[in-house]
Amino acid sequence: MSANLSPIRRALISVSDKAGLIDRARKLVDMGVELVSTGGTSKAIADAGLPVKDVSELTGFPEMMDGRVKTLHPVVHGGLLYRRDFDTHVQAANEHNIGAIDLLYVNLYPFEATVAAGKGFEDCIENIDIGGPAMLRAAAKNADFVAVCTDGVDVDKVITDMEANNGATTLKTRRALSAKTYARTAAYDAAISNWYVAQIEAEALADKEKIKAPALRAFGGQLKQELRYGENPHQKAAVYTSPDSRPGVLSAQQVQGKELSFNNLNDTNSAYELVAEFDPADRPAVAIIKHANPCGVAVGETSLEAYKAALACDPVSAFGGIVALNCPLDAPTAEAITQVFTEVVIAPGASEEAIAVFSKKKNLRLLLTDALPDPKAPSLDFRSIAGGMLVQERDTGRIELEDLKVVTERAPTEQEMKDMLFAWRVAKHVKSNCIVYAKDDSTAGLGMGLVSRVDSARLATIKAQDAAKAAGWSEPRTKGCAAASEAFIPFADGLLQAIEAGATSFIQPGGSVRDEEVIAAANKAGVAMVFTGMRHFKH
Ligand SMILES: NC(=O)c1ncn([C@@H]2O[C@H](COP(=O)(O)O)[C@@H](O)[C@H]2O)c1NC=O
Repeated sequence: MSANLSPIRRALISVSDKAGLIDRARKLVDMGVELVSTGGTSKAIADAGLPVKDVSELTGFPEMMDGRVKTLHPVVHGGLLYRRDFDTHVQAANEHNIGAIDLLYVNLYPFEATVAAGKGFEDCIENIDIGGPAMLRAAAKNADFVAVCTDGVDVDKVITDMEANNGATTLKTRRALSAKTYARTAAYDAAISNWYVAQIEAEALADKEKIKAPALRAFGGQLKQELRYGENPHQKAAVYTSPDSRPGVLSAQQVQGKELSFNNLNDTNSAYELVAEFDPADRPAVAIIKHANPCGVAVGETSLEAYKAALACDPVSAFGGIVALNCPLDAPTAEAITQVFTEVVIAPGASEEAIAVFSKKKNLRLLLTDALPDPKAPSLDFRSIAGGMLVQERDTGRIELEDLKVVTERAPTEQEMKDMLFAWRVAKHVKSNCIVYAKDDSTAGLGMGLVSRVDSARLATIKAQDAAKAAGWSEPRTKGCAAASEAFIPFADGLLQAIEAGATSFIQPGGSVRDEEVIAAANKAGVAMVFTGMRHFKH
């Protein structure tokens, strides 16, 4: 037998999630492996009629303190950690009656799922596994001799290896399993640490104390899928899920269509976050996204009406876009979407008829979720920069009608107020600098991602003119529209451009040193302006 092969004679199995346990345990027993297990696992294996030794027989201690202490014993950790090729280690093992454990299979207490289920503090604490990670880390350190498994897929790999190697595993397999194990325990601890930070921050907030950034931040993720490539074909990429239970593109069920690409995932995420700003209990909303920016957003009496209005804003850019709905997809909307080349559609559900309509377009990806993401739910936003990572709270800021402060001589009409708030909701999701023109529950022109705000206003104007031409309208929909700027306008020029396009109301955060100048320009043109007092930069 090669030096790289290590036979498996004894396995310790301790699993919270017992799915698939018995089949795997049986295969190991059939290959002559002796099983040792903790309470619940041992009972499940014994109940299936398989031979198993309880770990307390090894340790000489019962499981105690509500399971907080089961496997934390030198006979377990020694069995996992001793080097079989060091005389002193072998001697110590013999002296203290420590038998080798060659295979460890542990899946941990479901801490992440407990948090996701919204359980209370004590429940979450009790679901922090101590003995499991301790054993996993010990076994992973001794990869020269021990195979370590954190899930059933790992056990299957080990069994395949054993079948090919006369009951032994290869060093290559064991090292790969060790690398995976340390990522698992790191991700587990990251989830615990981040949950703890969130608890502390909530308490600080309640006590009106300053929230301090934690001195150390841990991040963990579970590979969901290797992607064909990244933003460009020469970039390798993969997508990982994090314990954050926010519904969206990663929790969605893909009903049909090709594999999602890196850009699809990113753009679909943007689309769904945007459309979720609109309460489905109010009316259906549809957003069409290209390159993570909207090219049309609308609310309608039906989702078909909303889709048509969103499409009318920029039908050229909608080609190859992502469509997001805040309500289940119905057949008439599905029919309309199939008339335009669309990459992805995401919605909180779909009717059978709508699914049947899409089935004729095999490449169109349809993603369905159980719920919309909550725009107000707190979570974190990460961005990598050279040498580190920027971490911020997700932008949960939300302005309601009563938050708006009228700063001009003319107060907005009720319709202008509605249009401004609609434009503001969209502007939050448009790359800065942005200007959004909106009228009658739909965008009329969008200017995004430009280095000058006045240029964004110009672009939005041109887009509105192009849309009018494409639709054969006598004038662009910017006549009498509301304009939104996601950050304050530093000079009157951006406002004047919007007024030239036909805007009669303007919404912006305010707070520029030249606010007075800008307000005076609005007054001169008879434009109504409101301040939100909140900015939505998106870089
Ligand atoms: N305390 C310990 O010594 C300990 N040793 C193993 N566990 C965990 O106990 C669970 C299995 O328990 P049971 O076999 O009783 O269903 C596994 O998720 C394992 O990771 C422990 N539990 C918590 O730390």
